[in-house]
Amino acid sequence: MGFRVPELRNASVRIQHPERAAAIIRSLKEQGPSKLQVISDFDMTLSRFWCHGRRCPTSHNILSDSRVISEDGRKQLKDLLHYYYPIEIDPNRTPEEKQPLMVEWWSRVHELLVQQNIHKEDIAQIVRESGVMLRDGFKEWFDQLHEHNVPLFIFSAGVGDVLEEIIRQANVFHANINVVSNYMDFDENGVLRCFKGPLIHTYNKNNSVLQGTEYFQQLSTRTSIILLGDSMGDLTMADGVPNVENILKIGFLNDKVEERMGKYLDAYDIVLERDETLDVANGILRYILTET
Ligand SMILES: Nc1ccn([C@@H]2O[C@H](COP(=O)(O)O)[C@@H](O)[C@H]2O)c(=O)n1
Repeated sequence: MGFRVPELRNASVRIQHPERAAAIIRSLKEQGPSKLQVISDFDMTLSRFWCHGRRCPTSHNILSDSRVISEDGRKQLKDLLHYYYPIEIDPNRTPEEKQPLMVEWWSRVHELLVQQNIHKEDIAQIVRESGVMLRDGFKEWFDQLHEHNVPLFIFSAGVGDVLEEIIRQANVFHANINVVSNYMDFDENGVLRCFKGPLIHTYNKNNSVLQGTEYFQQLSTRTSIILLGDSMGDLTMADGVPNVENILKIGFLNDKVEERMGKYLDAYDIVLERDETLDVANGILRYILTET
């Protein structure tokens, strides 16, 4: 497969069952773009993990590190991050054990954010000042999908208003994109008053939070899937898709690489180790979408 998708020979690529991965990619090509849909996580998957020599902010961190948050608020939000993030990525705890703790983390953060007098009209400037970056190759990724009418579903436990703004500022918020995420609810003065439900956290990214959207039902003829994620929780993002025939799971392993590699290799068809680019995903997509 390396000669058809040269990016699969990149140093970051780890594959436990190369023949299986190659067979899935071949089937995706055979089925063609009209059968394809892409389901992707956002933070640390479409956005970078490292930028400018430091951790890239998640959509939550963009808000919590911003100038609109009080010093005390920033400290409390940072304390919560330092307490809960190691739990989120702990390879020795099951998703079931983590679930209530993730609900606790997200709920406490959202409560704190609501106390901070955040204005809707400030979001664009907050994003501009944040230093957030999409992964290298993002433009080709978003543009290829758009040009070939392949639907891109962004399923994020981050903050929808913030991630939409990031994509908008990068000029790639095309019409083929649908986002499900945690959205802010603003009062008549444009001040954040709560988050709209249902709450989405790392370990409930599945059909349970998509009730009523009918998104996957409308795309029921699109039985080929490329799934992009960076956590074990992202693996369930396609659970609501009916009639899946081929699914290629690509996982970005950004942090605690040695401890987590085994589990990622078992779960993802392709694991990208500390890779800040979308080069491999672009290479696979180019191969699937070109007529040869
Ligand atoms: N208060 C929080 C809560 C979560 N995060 C991180 O956000 C990411 C979740 O969003 P996805 O787009 O990846 O679904 C995840 O990486 C959490 O670590 C945060 O930074 N602050």
